[in-house]
Amino acid sequence: MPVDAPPPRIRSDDPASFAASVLRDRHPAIVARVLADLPLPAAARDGLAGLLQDPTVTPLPRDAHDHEDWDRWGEPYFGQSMFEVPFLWAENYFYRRLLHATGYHEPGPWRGIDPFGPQKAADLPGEDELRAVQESGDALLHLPEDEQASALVAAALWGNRADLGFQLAHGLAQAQADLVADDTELLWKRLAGGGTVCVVADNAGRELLPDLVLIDFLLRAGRVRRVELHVKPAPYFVSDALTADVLAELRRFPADSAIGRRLWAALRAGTLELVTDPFYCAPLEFAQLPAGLAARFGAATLTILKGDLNYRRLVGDRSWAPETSFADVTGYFPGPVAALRTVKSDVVVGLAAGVEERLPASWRTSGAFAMVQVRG
Ligand SMILES: O=P(O)(O)OC[C@H]1O[C@](O)(CO)[C@@H](O)[C@@H]1O
Repeated sequence: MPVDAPPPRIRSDDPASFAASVLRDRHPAIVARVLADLPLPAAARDGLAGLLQDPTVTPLPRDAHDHEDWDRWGEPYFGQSMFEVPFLWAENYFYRRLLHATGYHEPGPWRGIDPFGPQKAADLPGEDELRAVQESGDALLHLPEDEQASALVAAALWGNRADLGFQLAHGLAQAQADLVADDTELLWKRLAGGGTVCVVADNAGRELLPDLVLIDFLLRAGRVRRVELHVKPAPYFVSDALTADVLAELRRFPADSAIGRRLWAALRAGTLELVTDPFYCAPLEFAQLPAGLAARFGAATLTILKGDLNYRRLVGDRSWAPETSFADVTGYFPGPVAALRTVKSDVVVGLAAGVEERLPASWRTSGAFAMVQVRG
């Protein structure tokens, strides 16, 4: 059933809201970290300071390569405070301004330097972790199918909280207990049949590792023929994965690691393809997909969207009643879609009646709960 009267978009104008806390507290901390991590020149430091001093939404400077796009996207919001415009839009705008301040897109010595690079480098898995993952990946092949499914999905879901050793003991049981919506079985059924699966990545580092393990497993076990791994075209929301981050992670695998070698070979062979698109750093939702991405998702057996941000962009960053049907709000998506999301913001759909009442007050933003939702 189509959702014809969606609730309002979330804004940050209530000082007590999570959205306001992100703009007010988290953004200055992000800027401070960038300033501490990189010896940026004075003009860049001033640009970053200006971004925090004045929350007014203004057009991008005329030398920004994409200022015409932002003129269009920002037209309804110019002159307003970032706290008054939709939260998701304001966050996108913040990251775009931050990249302009550090000169990421502009010609010059700082072009292409990831302002979050030092943070991402610190989160790359170590050799011991990668060896453990290699062993667990091999062991997985010999487990019953339902255990393979729950271990791989739980690891991909929980990222660095997951037990990457895939030990099906305490870690996994806890991970399952904290799932507030669980379509793992349906997800696993869809991850078969030999077609193409699109994985829209979220964070690099320890969260990307289980995504790579899942991809390797699906290809190795012959459950799918091809995987597209969609990454961001530019640094975004601090930890989001770029092509460079995927390569850095693959290079981390020890030379004798079979997983690392298989993934490298799959990239060469095209059974694993890296995909990116400007859409991924635009202040838009998946309902506004460009034709190229819509065609890819339409042709895929399944698209898996990882993380909270992709979830917000999938269902719409709105104050939905939590029991609103996931299938209804994602009905526009061009093909079967799954969301694997640790809940880190206020947006929720697809909850069974009565579930929310049993959860702690802060459950939507504590990062302690997760959802696996599928529209097949
Ligand atoms: O890395 P994830 O799971 O996409 O989470 C990003 C989340 O972090 C925030 O930017 C701020 O906490 C949220 O607004 C956003 O949804």
